[in-house]
Amino acid sequence: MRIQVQGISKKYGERMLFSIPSLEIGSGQSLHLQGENGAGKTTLMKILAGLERPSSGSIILNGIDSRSWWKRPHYKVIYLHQTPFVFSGSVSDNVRFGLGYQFSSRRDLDKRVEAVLELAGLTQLAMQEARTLSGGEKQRLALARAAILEPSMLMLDEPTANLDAESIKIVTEMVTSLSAQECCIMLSSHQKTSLTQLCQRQLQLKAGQLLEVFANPEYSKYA
Ligand SMILES: Nc1ncnc2c1ncn2[C@@H]1O[C@H](COP(=O)(O)OP(=O)(O)OP(=O)(O)O)[C@@H](O)[C@H]1O
Repeated sequence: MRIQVQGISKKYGERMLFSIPSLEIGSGQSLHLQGENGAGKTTLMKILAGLERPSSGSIILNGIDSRSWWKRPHYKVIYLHQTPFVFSGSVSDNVRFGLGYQFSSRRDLDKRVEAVLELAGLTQLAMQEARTLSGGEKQRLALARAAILEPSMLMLDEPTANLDAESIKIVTEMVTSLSAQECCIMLSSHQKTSLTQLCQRQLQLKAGQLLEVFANPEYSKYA
């Protein structure tokens, strides 16, 4: 899995928010995106997830332009908003929701849902109405719902902003597990946590430019 950003820019009216000549992200890489309020982190992640169009340029995944990803259902690029959204129904229903008919049998589906709920520390809450969860539990549920889809790339917008130490630990474990399955991770965070520490690369959006602040040499083979 290789994601290539080719000359993207984003303008709002006359205001140029950013211009990024190139960026490559390899399989299983995790990136910490930093930047001041309003620098454009959310906008960049939404563009990478195909939720917003860049003003110019393109995003290529394994040689395929983002405009054609819909033809390849296994190209799953997911953006998780910092305020997690939950559907009506139980916690378990929420996790099942995205899967539709992707599993061959009900038993396979149940097993997979159970495994993801356990990873998210939500087993005891499986039958609870999702809307009654706490903020931290909703955040873990949103991540569980994304994880079960086995994404190619996951964008996490301030995923730990409202989490306590235990939830940060669980989210870190979930993200580690996704990385091990070759999922690329990009997360924005103003705080340094165990989650940001596991990132191999640090990027900073500043004055309209994307700067590579740190790249772990061990992972330079992906760059
Ligand atoms: N639809 C829009 N029209 C005009 N300006 C917009 C639009 N969406 C975002 N912006 C502006 O673009 C800038 C970047 O917003 P963005 O949410 O990407 O920043 P951010 O780096 O994620 O900030 P924060 O750290 O505060 O979450 C902001 O100044 C915002 O007001």
